[in-house]
Amino acid sequence: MEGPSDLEMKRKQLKNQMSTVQTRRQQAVCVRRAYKKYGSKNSPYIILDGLNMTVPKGTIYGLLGASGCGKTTLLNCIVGRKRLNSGEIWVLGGTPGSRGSGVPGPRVGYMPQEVALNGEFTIRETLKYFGWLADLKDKEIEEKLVFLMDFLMLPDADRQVKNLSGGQQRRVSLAATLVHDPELLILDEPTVGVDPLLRANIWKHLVKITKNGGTTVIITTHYIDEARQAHLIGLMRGGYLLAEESPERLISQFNAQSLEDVFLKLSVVQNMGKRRRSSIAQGVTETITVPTGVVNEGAAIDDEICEISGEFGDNVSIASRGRRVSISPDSVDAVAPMEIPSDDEPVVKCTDYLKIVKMNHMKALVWKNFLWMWRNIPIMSFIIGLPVVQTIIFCLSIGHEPKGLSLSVVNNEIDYPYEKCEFLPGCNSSRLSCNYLSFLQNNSLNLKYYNTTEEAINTVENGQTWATLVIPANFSDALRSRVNSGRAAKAWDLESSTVYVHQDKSNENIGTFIQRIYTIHYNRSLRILFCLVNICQELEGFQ
Ligand SMILES: Nc1ncnc2c1ncn2[C@@H]1O[C@H](COP(=O)(O)OP(=O)(O)OP(=O)(O)O)[C@@H](O)[C@H]1O
Repeated sequence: MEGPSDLEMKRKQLKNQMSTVQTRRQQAVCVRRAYKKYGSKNSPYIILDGLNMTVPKGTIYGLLGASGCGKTTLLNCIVGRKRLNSGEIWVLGGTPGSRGSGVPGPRVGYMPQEVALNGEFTIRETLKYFGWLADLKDKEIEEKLVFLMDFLMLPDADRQVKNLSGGQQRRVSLAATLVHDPELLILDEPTVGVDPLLRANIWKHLVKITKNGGTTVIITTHYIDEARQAHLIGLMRGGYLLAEESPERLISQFNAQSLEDVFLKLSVVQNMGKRRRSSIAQGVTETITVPTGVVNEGAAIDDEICEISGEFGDNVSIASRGRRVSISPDSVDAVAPMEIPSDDEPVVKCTDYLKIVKMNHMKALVWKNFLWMWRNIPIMSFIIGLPVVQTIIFCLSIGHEPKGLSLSVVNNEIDYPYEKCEFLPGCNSSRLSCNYLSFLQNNSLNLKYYNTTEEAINTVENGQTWATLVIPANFSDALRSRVNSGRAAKAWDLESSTVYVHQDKSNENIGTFIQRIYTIHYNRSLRILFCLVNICQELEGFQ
């Protein structure tokens, strides 16, 4: 635990600090006039009601309060997971969620109350994932793993998180928060259900990492006693901080035995409705005088809301609007000059948008998803299989050529219905029209034969068939002659070898499809016939 001199230092710094925009941005966390409500406009449920909070850098800040008083909500606003309805928050000098603030990001480690880890991961994989997100090297992660496993008394690093007890899972969550040594650690009840020895170790570790001022810790706990090890505690009730002080000072100022007594006394006063600082903590606050040169005089006066942070009783109106606040001269040393982040928002260049995807994030996410898939093969098969099955069903049901379209045929080459129109191969086939029609039939067209052209055309007019094909009486002879004669084909041969078509074009798609089919197969028949004629002629010559 930190020595009393360190505590005294921080106490002075807190007590004497005058709040200006500049000083607020110097704090690890600074919340001003925070107002947060849930529910609708008509029935709002107010959680934070003008809350002020100041967490100096390098301190452990214990946030205490009854269950449901809004601690988690406040922490969520600090890490940028939730937004205030009104008020201001500065975290590490910036606004959470703003570009370049690093919040949320690797500058902050947040351990939520609920375990938010991937159950399929082992402890090692969990720390690796969070380490990669924070851009740590594998070697650094492995070293951290060894330390944290030992420090947090975790079981085998290769155990899956889902197979750990609730308490063990919470400790893995804490380890994930600690793995990258963030500047600001926000721990929401990290010691719940933890062995007293380990709890003491955790506090020891927190004290150690805050000692050099590099790390700040905000911790909520239901064990009020353990909060005595914090440098500062904030007692939260009814949307306000009733007090924000070091535990020893609170106890001594209230002449109480424990922090619980202090909390009780403050709660009683709050219930009496005496919220003004003067009436609540008259006996415990001091006269404060502004040190010349500590804060920019002009800035302090211009700053409309000058507040003293870390005081009792009134979250909103500790503010000294319009009046000079004085801080005792001995505080000059306490307010050490700090580097103030620039007021300007960083300029956003086009190339910055390309940096949205960071390689380490990408690596961690790809790996995480791969592991998840590997460990959930049934779910994965379903996720991958479902679109495949959908695609197959889609392709099977949609995208085919229409089938069973009816065509009426008048084939004057045959004596219908006494003669059947069949495919007759061979050189002397006198039924080339039947060969042609058989190609159409094979293409799933439904051919209906009629005796007269009128009859056939009527079926098209009545919507019973999509087209009528009329084949002339001397089709085969004329076609042969046409093929033999080539360009010198006679007009009679051309006319008699032409199939006449009467088509229903009311549906463009079907019309085009049928046209394509009968044209293609006519050409195909011609080509086959051409070959056949040549072969036949050669055969005749051979004989
Ligand atoms: N999303 C939400 N919608 C409505 N009410 C909410 C929501 N989140 C929290 N609350 C309510 O806000 C109040 C404060 O919740 P919060 O979780 O901040 O309390 P807490 O102090 O962290 O409690 P605990 O110590 O039990 O974790 C609770 O009454 C809770 O029911």
